[in-house]
Amino acid sequence: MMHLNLLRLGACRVPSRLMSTKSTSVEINDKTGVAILSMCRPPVNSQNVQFLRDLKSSIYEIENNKSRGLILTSANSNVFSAGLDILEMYNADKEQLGTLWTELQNVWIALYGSGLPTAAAINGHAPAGGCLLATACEYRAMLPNCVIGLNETQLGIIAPKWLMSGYQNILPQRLAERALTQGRLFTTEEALKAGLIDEIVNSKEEALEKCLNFIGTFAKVNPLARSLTKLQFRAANIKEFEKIRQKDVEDFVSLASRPEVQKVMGDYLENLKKKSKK
Ligand SMILES: CCCCC/C=C\C/C=C\C=C\CC(=O)SCCNC(=O)CCNC(=O)[C@H](O)C(C)(C)COP(=O)(O)OP(=O)(O)OC[C@H]1O[C@@H](n2cnc3c(N)ncnc32)[C@H](O)[C@@H]1OP(=O)(O)O
Repeated sequence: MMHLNLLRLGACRVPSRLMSTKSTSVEINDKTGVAILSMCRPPVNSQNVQFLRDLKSSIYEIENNKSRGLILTSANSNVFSAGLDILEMYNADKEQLGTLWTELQNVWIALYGSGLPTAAAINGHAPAGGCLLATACEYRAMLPNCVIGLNETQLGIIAPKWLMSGYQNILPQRLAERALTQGRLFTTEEALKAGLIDEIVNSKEEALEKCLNFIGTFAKVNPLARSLTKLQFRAANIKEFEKIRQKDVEDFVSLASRPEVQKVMGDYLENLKKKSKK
């Protein structure tokens, strides 16, 4: 209840500091010390190089400002994030592909490896890279009638191991293996049943409130002890990622630049465009 009041106050009277980049905005409530990081790259928060750089710098800014926690959400009405910007992968040269993948890695490690309590207020669809961001956080509240999941195999591509880490942290191995091999997109209701999200909420406000309450559960826990404990759980995945990160970029570039993969992207884009015109 106390957190709810603080959140309400945050909307009107409690002073808050604002920071923004071209495609993100950050509001830190001075009373709760919690930062709300909103992704705002219309129409679907697709992740291009600039967006990923903005996201990374906002995450580090929040971390360096000694905020008490980070809530990730979207400023768009029905999409949390549509994942990598396919327009930026289609017909791109190898250097552009390498830069895009490197920036995706950078954002993932910034969020997954953050010592702060992190929560995702998933106020819309979260396929692929959108799911990656949500599952890098420690807690998820999601609106009904949306989808979330790693659908890479449906697109004929493979999610590397680090990209699967969020799933592996959250889902039982058998379920994670099945969902990843199927490239399954879970509805909100299925995601709750599977344990991929923690709560279903009826509005973005309620999602933010649940996230704030989650972060509030650490109010009496020593922040350093909390952070080191969290990172001990994530250390093996992070270490493994650091070992392969350069090779992973090379593998991605080699896969994504293959003519048959470029053709899949072109067809996929065309279908998306046809669907959006209907
Ligand atoms: C595709 C092959 C990739 C091969 C790459 C090779 C290796 C990569 C290895 C792994 C990488 C994985 C990470 C990824 O993130 S790949 C991206 C996968 N993303 C998706 O599959 C999501 C696609 N989008 C949707 O399903 C829907 O848009 C969504 C449910 C998110 C929202 O639906 P809604 O009905 O609200 O909106 P739309 O009308 O569909 O879209 C509006 C507008 O936005 C464009 N758009 C949507 N998604 C993307 C995107 N990911 N990139 C670029 N543009 C996107 C869509 O085309 C519409 O544009 P316009 O017609 O209005 O101009």
